[in-house]
Amino acid sequence: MIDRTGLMVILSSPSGAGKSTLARRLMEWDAGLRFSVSATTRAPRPGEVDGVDYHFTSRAGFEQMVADGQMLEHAEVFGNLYGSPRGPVEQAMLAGRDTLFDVDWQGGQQIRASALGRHVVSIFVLPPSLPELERRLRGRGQDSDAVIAGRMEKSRSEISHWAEYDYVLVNDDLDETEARMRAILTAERLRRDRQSGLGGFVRALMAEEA
Ligand SMILES: Nc1nc2c(ncn2[C@@H]2O[C@H](COP(=O)(O)OP(=O)(O)O)[C@@H](O)[C@H]2O)c(=O)[nH]1
Ligand SMILES: Nc1ncnc2c1ncn2[C@@H]1O[C@H](COP(=O)(O)OP(=O)(O)O)[C@@H](O)[C@H]1O
Repeated sequence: MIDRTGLMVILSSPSGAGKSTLARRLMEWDAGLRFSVSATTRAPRPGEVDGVDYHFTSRAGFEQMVADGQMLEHAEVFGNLYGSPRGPVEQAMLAGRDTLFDVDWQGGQQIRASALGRHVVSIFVLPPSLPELERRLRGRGQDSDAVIAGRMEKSRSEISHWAEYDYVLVNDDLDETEARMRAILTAERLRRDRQSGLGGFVRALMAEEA
């Protein structure tokens, strides 16, 4: 009845603040939400599955995809290339399916710029403190000391972009942050329907016999 277009949900944070965990939980809550599986030149971490967590790609393969116009956005982060493949996003948008992007601030800016009137909502996740951010990176147990030091060093520059986002959440208690994200998604879907999908429904309603 409602002719909706897909919502684009941008999720960013400094590395280790909890984006991937929150994204996973949101997708378990709502199977209708589609995760944009990025391509990356970074090596897989133990347990990461190609095609599910990322499309793991060579640098040459990645650059070819960019040259062919297959990337909606792309950026270099921590010395590796990351990008969001365009095709699946466009299909999801046409089908009225919402897409969640786990991207850095550069990706966030490019997605907003390419949105062409589509409904975009952006969420930035902050850690409760920098020592806690480091504890989480270490607790994840998947990166070397050097990689963790590099991510901590970059955290301030990622955080400096917080004001570009519609919502900013301090991820102290995970359940509470997830609940807030669900609330944001629910409210933004209603705003999207208000803007793009309700016209036909209201016309039909007005044309009904009382
Ligand atoms: N611009 C952009 N950034 C991405 C993309 N995929 C992941 N990232 C970002 O790259 C950074 C590093 O991601 P990752 O290597 O998975 O490390 P993690 O954030 O510590 O789990 C994070 O800030 C991600 O949000 C993408 O497709 N485009
Ligand atoms: N609110 C939280 N409280 C405590 N630990 C958390 C919280 N959110 C995430 N974590 C943990 O912190 C680590 C980093 O989270 P992750 O989702 O991998 O971050 P990101 O994707 O932003 O790099 C993981 O071990 C995760 O279980």
